[in-house]
Amino acid sequence: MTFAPCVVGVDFGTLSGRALVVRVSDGAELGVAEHPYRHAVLDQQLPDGTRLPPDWALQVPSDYLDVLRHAVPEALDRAGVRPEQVIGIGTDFTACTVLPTLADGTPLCDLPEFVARPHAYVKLWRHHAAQDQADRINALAAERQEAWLGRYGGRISSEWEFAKALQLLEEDPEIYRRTERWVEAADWIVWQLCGTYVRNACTAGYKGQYQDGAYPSRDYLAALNPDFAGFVTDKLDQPIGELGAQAGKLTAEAAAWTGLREGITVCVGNVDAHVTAPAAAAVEPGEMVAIMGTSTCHVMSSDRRGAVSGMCGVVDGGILPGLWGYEAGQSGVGDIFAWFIRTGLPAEYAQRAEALGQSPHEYLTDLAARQKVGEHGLVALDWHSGNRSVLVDHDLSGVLVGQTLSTRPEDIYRALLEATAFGTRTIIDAFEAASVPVRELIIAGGLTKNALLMQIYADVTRRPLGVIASAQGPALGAAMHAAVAAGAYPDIRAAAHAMGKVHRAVHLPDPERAAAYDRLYAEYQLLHDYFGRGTNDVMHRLRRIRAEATA
Ligand SMILES: Nc1ncnc2c1ncn2[C@@H]1O[C@H](COP(=O)(O)OP(=O)(O)O)[C@@H](O)[C@H]1O
Ligand SMILES: O=C(CO)[C@H](O)[C@H](O)COP(=O)(O)O
Repeated sequence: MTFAPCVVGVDFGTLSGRALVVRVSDGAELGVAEHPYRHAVLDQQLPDGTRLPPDWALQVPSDYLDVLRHAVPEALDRAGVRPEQVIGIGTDFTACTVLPTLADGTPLCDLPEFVARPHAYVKLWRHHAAQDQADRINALAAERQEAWLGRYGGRISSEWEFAKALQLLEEDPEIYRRTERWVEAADWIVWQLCGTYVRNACTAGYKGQYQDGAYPSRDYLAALNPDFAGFVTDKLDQPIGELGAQAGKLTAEAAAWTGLREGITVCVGNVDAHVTAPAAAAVEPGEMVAIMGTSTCHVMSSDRRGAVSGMCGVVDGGILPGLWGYEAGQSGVGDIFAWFIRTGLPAEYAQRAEALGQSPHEYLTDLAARQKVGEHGLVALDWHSGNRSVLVDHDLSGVLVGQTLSTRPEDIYRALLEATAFGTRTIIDAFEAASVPVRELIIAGGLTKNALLMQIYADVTRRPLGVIASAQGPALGAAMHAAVAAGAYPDIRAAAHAMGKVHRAVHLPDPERAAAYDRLYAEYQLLHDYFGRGTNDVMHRLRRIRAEATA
């Protein structure tokens, strides 16, 4: 039992939300609770059975409110913390996860007439069906030499706000017309908590092309599609809230959901990856944090503004005030390992894992750990969920080269682990090539528990890996921002010094293995450019063939 002031951080992930109660003075994590989303990810059909095309990924906004109703009170209970001790609540969300609402924040999918309309739902970050729109956004921006394009590594992703909104306009104009606000879920949840719609500076910058106080111009939008000209003014623009600022006070309704006191500070929304940097005490230039879970986000602050090819974006103060905040990422990492287990694990392996009391991941990891580098004779491309950085193309797909009749499941599993490490090395190389130095690599997220994977990343990147000393990095980061918003710390750096947690240099590279990986990485790079840079466009052609076959 503690009587010290506390804050609550709520992390809205891909499949569940996690609430964490944190002591303000030292970041001690007192209680945590998780609540899975009832509808998880809608990628096959809507709740009423309406079928979805390939590459769609939707969510149901009421699932987020259930997290507030269940996980927050449960975490408080587990922490043994009384509501009077809690001075603020902060949230972080996946992004770009975005929904169409009425002017009062009502999601369009909650209107009875739209329950069977896919475009009325939340488009999850990994909704990858707007690649055509992203391609046109990029081509037109390049042709017109739009200044903002360089801040996004030369290409914006189909995952971002404008691509998803243009897809909505072009595929369901009626829903587009009824959309009064196009809202990041990160801001929608804050709106539900405090009754005020404040657009957070992080998603506006990284996912909404908001740079130097402006969005892409009306002129440019009209050239994309005349009906899109008013998108920013009519549906998107909203006062921007700085990270770690107060968005408002907890309403009576939200107090009843959460068990917290009405009137406490509600922090401006933020993104799961970005809040994790201060949670891992990474507040100095060049400290890159890779948040490895379903996907990986690489976030880093720097005093230099560079043109990093294929990055997701660079935003002034996008992570920490006073520094350029960079984001890059891999859209599929844990998701790829999960896909292999779902589709490629023989029954006898599943039985042996169960008999040993291991998860299939743990079992395959143990088998894979017995191999020497290169022993499986395989190299893979990690594009099963497309490529976010550095190619920014979600129509790319996975590849595995070198299979024989002797190839075993653990060989493929290891090759997939390695492929994701090569993807991260490609990203680090792009930063260094743009003279934005990466001084240190710190890993956070659910995949830190896989020691083989961590060692592969240390060997492949030839860097000592630090590891965040919290199993709840994003929720801790959200709680820290709440502490700042509630006035407990002057800024997020001060909060990071007191509440952030990291173990430095936990996994060290082994020179012999690193040299062996250099040879495999060279093969990865060849395949990467061959399939990803236009030498062989087979992946795009296959998508077209699939689209025709399923039309
Ligand atoms: N031991 C493991 N080794 C590798 N991947 C794992 C392991 N356990 C779970 N995963 C993968 O980790 C991902 C979940 O990561 P997590 O950080 O918990 O979630 P999220 O990214 O949604 O916050 C899933 O894609 C799952 O397949
Ligand atoms: O792009 C993002 C942040 O900018 C997404 O939020 C992220 O990729 C999804 O995160 P997770 O893998 O933890 O569910």
